[in-house]
This record gives sequence, C-alpha cells and structure tokens, in this order.
Amino acid sequence: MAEDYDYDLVVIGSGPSGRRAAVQAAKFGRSVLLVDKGVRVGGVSVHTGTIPSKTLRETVLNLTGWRERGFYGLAYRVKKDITAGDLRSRLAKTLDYEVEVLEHQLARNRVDVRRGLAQFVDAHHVEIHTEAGESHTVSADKIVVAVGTKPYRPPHVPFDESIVIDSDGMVDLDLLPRSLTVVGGGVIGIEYATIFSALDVRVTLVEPKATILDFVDRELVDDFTHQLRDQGVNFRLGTHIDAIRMEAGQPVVILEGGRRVRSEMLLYTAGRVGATDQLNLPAAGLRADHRGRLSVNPKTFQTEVPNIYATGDVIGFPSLASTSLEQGRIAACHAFSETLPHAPEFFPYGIYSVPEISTVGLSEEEARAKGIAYECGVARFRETSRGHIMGLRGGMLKLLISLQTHKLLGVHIVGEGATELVHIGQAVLNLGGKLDYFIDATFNYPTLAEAYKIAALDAWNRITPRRDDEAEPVAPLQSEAVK
Ligand SMILES: Cc1cc2nc3c(=O)[nH]c(=O)nc-3n(C[C@H](O)[C@H](O)[C@H](O)COP(=O)(O)OP(=O)(O)OC[C@H]3O[C@@H](n4cnc5c(N)ncnc54)[C@H](O)[C@@H]3O)c2cc1C
Ligand SMILES: NC(=O)c1ccc[n+]([C@@H]2O[C@H](COP(=O)([O-])OP(=O)(O)OC[C@H]3O[C@@H](n4cnc5c(N)ncnc54)[C@H](O)[C@@H]3O)[C@@H](O)[C@H]2O)c1
Repeated sequence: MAEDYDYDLVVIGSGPSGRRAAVQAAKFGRSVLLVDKGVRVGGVSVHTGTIPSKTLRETVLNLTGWRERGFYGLAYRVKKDITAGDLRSRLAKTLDYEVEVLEHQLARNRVDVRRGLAQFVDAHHVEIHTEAGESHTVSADKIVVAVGTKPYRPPHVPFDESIVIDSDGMVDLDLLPRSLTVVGGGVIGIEYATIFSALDVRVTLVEPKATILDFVDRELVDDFTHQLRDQGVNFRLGTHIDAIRMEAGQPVVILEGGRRVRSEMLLYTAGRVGATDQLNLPAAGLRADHRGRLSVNPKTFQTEVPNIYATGDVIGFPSLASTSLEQGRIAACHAFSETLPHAPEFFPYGIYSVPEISTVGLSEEEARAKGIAYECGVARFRETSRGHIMGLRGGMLKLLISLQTHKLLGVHIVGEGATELVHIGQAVLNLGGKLDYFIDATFNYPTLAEAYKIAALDAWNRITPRRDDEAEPVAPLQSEAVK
C-alpha cells in the first residue's frame, strides 16, 4: 500500500459481492474497510432480497403443508389460519442468524466495518456520513463499489408501504391479503406471485410482454405456466397498463382497453435501478447509465477509473447473489495482483417459485439460434420412485444433448428440488461430460436425481438409429430406470 492511504481497500456495500471482496482482500493480508449504510451488514441479499424471499417461501410451504397435498388433498393444511406474524417470526430468526454468521466472518478476517452512507470525494477518498450527522473521510489505494440496486418506483404508482408495495415491503407485511395483483412478471414478480398463490391468495400477474421468463427453455415455461393456471393464478400478459389508482381503499390496475384488476394488495416488481445516486460518482470520474448501473471490464471488474472496481447488481446482468460473490472475489484478486480464479463457462439460474425452476447451459431456443444439432431427453418426476414416495404430480427434467458429440448442452428442471438437482448437470456440463455419464453412473435409489438417468435414456433412445423392424433399442447398461 502507498503509505499515505488509510486502507488498502475500501468496499462500499456489504452485500454478497462487497463482503466477498472484503474477506478475500483481508485473506491476502490487506487492510480493509467495509462501509454500509444499512443498520446491519448483509445487503439487499440478506435484508430484503434473496434470503427473505426464500425464507418466506419455505415458511409458506411448511405451514400450508403444500408439499403433502399430493397425498392428503388440496384442503390439507398444517396450520389453519396463517398470519403475517407467522411469516415474520421465522423471517426474523433466519435473518438474525445470517447476520450473526456474516459479522463473525468479517471479525474473524479482521475487516473493519463502519455504518454510514459513502460518497466519493475523489478516486481515492470516500466520505462516510453517519446517521448521527457526523462525517469523516477515509482514503484507500483500491475501492470496490458494491452498492447493489433498489426497486424501480415510478412516480405514478401510489406506493403507501402497506397495500401498494415493492419487494422491500414484503419483509414488513402486517396483513395477508385475500387477493394480490403483481405488476411485472420478472423473477421477483413470479416468485412472489406463486408463493402467495400457495397461500391460497387470489393472484393476478400483469406483465406488458406477451411472455414470461424469456431466458428459460420454452417447454419448461409452458409446463410451469400450465401448473400455475391450474393452481388458479390469473395471467394478464401482453397488456399495457394505463394507470394504477386507489379506489375505495383498494389498488386498481387499469389495463389498455379499459379492463380493471382490483385486489386487496398490489406488489410492484417492474425491475430495479442501481443504487448509485448518492455516491457522487463524478467526483471519482465515474458515470452511471440511465438505470444507475456502472460498466466494467467483465474479466477484471475494473471501471474506467483503474483503481475503482464495481461488482454485483450495480453492474447489471446477471444480478444474482451467486454470481455477485464470485465477482467480488475476482475483483479483490485483480486489485492485489493475485492469480485470477478461473470461472467455469456455465452458471446455474434458480427461480424459487412454487414450483421451482432451475436451468444451466443452452435452452432449445439458444441451441437452434447457434445452429447446433441437438436431441432432448425428458423425465417426469412421477416416473421416479422418490417422486411416488413424495406424492409429486408435477416436475420434469430435460437434457439437451449435442447430436454430433453427445456432449451435454443444457439441463432444465421444473419441480421440487430443481435448484439443488441442477448442480449435477452443471458439473457434467462444465467438465465437458457426455450422455453416457448419466447412463453409466449409479445413482442413489430412490432419488429425484434418477430423473437424470431416465432423461438420458430417453435421449439415447431418440438418438440411436434403429430400423423399422427392430424393437426399441436397449440401454447400454442395466438400469432400473429404463424408459
Ligand atoms: C426479492 C429478491 C429476491 C432475490 N432472490 C435471489 C435468489 O434467490 N438467488 C440469487 O442468486 N439472487 C437473488 N436476488 C438477487 C440478489 O439479492 C442480488 O444479486 C445480490 O444481493 C447483489 O449483491 P450486491 O453485492 O450487488 O449487493 P446488495 O445485496 O445489493 O447490497 C448492496 C449494499 O450496499 C449498500 N449501499 C448502497 N449504497 C451505499 C452507499 N452509498 N454507502 C454505503 N452503503 C451503500 C446497501 O445498504 C446494501 O446493503 C434477489 C433479489 C431480490 C430483490
Ligand atoms: N431466484 C433468483 O435468482 C432471483 C430472484 C429474484 C430476483 N433476482 C434478480 O433480481 C433482478 C430484478 O428482478 P425483477 O423481477 O425486479 O426485474 P426484471 O427486470 O427481471 O423483471 C421486471 C419485469 O417487469 C416488467 N416491466 C417493466 N416495466 C414495466 C411496467 N412499467 N409495468 C409493468 N411491468 C413492467 C418487465 O417486462 C419484466 O418482465 C433480476 O435481474 C434477477 O436476476 C433473482
């Protein structure tokens, strides 16, 4: 470190990318200060985003007995009258524990932590404003901007933090509505729409585009939307919104053509903007785009000012806690001239809706666009013994296999455990594995993971040429799971 700096590294923002950058730099023996304006460390991920939404989902599935309804019927409930208090109490315990673990990790690694709003003075100096009205300036050789995003809140939406809310409002719910309109069918909107639907709340999803989850394989999205319609979710897709108003104490969405959607509560999830507005970026020689995002070198996460890095949601796609963690690590390695970790080509995407979706690698649409000849293999969870034991009705796993090389191209899963199961496919994909891996490998029995073998055999049956007078080709090895 040049002697006149207070720290080797100052990190602004204690979400996944900021804290990972801070801990990684500390492990290199660097002096690190982590600044966050929030009451406790953890960022959007811990306090309003990933962890709260996943905790709410888990609480809802447990209290409603949703996972057992395949056996005991739609009327089955673990707890009869579920209240907002039930949801909040489990949330508070989970978040407390998460923060405790993070605080311990930062302390163990000797990362200094200060609470306050950080603003650039220049490219090496940051002023920290505390809630008590004090401010002081710190200097650093390197700075990581990991300030994340906040919900997009256009002025025409009558937010009142009680019945017209954004996703931040989900952590402070006072009452569970009987009906909910979700405006914006991105990942956040879809996750909350399905969680509330599992709570037997009447949900309407309004999305201006004609399709949802465009980055997910279409066959999966079709299966998913079919399940949601069956569950009673109303879709208003491809509809422009003329206005959102309060009428007689209830939010009403007025759609193009005059149709109205009235509900007890409205959740507005039409995207997020980078939280850069209070950073005084020009002082450091930086500028954000119209959505408040910073641009970086995608390999090193350096901004156009070489000693300043930006990581996490503030740089845009893919805006995931999982990828943010890795970005923070890479930025710290680059900043202190350590070997850059090799990032595998494919990372998974997990959508914690009810049912879950998870996907890694190419979708059918992407394979076609790239001109890659492929075949698919599909397994339904109801074909596995574990699926029978669990009483699963829905759930499918789909493999995309290259016709030329038999290499795995993509894995797409909808249903129970999808976000865990996908990692088997991810490992095979990133290691360049082929169809025969799934056919030859022995899987625990009974498991949902056997769906990989069933889907692989399905693909193998389709790929293997046979004459008309031949019977179905037999799988290369003995398996319980022959299609
Ligand atoms: C509802 C919801 C659900 C999500 N679910 C998932 C999921 O299931 N899986 C997944 O991988 N991702 C999920 N995400 C995305 C995930 O939360 C983000 O990708 C991740 O939090 C981004 O991390 P980050 O490092 O950019 O920092 P963030 O977590 O965004 O935190 C930024 C921090 O910076 C602080 N800050 C901002 N400005 C300043 C300033 N000027 N001075 C000091 N501090 C400042 C803020 O207080 C905040 O603590 C979800 C997001 C939301 C909103
Ligand atoms: N499980 C996960 O990994 C997970 C979960 C939640 C969020 N996230 C991340 O958070 C980010 C933000 O999610 P998001 O859902 O807020 O944003 P998004 O950008 O994914 O979706 C916003 C949706 O709102 C629609 N929209 C835009 N303007 C609108 C308007 N004026 N009126 C109505 N609808 C409008 C868009 O067409 C889009 O479908 C995502 O990029 C995602 O990566 C990830």
